[in-house]
Amino acid sequence: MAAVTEEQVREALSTVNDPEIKRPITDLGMVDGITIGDNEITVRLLLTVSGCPLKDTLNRDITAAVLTVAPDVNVVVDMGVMNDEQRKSMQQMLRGGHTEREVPFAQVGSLTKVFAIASGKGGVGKSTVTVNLGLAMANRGLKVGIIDADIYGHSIPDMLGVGDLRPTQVEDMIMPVPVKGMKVISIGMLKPNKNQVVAWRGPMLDRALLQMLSDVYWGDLDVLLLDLPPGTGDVAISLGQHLPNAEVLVVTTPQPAAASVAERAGTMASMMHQRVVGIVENMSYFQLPSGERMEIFGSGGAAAVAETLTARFGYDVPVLGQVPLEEKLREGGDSGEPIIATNPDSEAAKILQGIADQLSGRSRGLAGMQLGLAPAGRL
Ligand SMILES: Nc1ncnc2c1ncn2[C@@H]1O[C@H](COP(=O)(O)OP(=O)(O)OP(=O)(O)O)[C@@H](O)[C@H]1O
Repeated sequence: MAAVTEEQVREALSTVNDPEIKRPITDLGMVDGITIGDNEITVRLLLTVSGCPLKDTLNRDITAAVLTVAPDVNVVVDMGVMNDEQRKSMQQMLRGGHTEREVPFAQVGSLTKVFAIASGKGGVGKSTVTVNLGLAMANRGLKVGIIDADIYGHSIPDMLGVGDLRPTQVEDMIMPVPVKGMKVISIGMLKPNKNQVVAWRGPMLDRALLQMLSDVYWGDLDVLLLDLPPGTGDVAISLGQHLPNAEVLVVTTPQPAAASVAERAGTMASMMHQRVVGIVENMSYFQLPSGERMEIFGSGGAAAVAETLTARFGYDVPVLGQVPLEEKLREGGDSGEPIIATNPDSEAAKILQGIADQLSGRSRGLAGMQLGLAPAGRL
């Protein structure tokens, strides 16, 4: 017999994380048995799904872990697949013991800051701002999740270079796609085929949003960013119902016409009892080689929205930054490599980084937010 106990091997295996769920395989109930022979240790491993694409990683990590406590043995990893019951109990464990689906970010005591990125009209750069803010926060060491809830233009996966990836599903729990240190799920990944055109009305959209909030295993997140569809439609209403504690970031261009519809997106958030955390002005100017700034879309849009919303809500709604038009920002979106990663010293990247710092550095304010209190006697 190898001079090692089963407890020691189990202890060593507790250092191996499932590559997708990022929790120890011992906690997940994946280690079904350990057999210690003369020169051989066999670990029976239950995969969450058959054909698990990360079998090789698990095999390698388990072998390495066992060799730390029994350096001279032959390690055999015998792989099976969880049955329905085992998968259900793992799912329940991941949901923190809850059998019912619930939105973890809406629970009292949730430490995740939720920011919904909204705009009045399309094409103003909402998704570009979302991926770059996410990456800027992840680079600062925060655990970031992104939900692409933009039903009409779910461009987040392409902007991060994972447009063709599909999430793994365990029972009815979905594993978000890991990318550049973040976790991402897109409404496009929930459709049978990402190019399929869907004509979803309110209830379908609500179900899709709820699925991304509660059926996706997010683990502990510091920040969750939601890229909303433009306008004040069904998704914004659903979000307000499921996540009244979300804070809303409004993206606009400097154009007066864009600014007046952006104002409506902000007002909508407030009607849903969400706080508007600030305004990002995108495509603010184009810097000529001479240093002169060309204001292609005019000027003053974000300042006007900020002033109106501040007066309307009675708390400060600041302009958090003005992002210039930059070719590299657009190229980054097209190539799946955001500018924060490729050109961190560019003006646009620095401003986006500054906005990310303002958002991640602040503690949650209560003004404008629903506190979940009901008058006595009406509970
Ligand atoms: N500051 C900028 N400089 C240059 N190009 C930009 C800038 N901001 C966004 N873009 C480009 O403009 C286009 C629209 O941006 P994006 O898709 O982020 O907008 P959106 O508001 O999310 O649009 P949608 O309405 O589809 O959700 C993209 O091609 C993007 O790369």
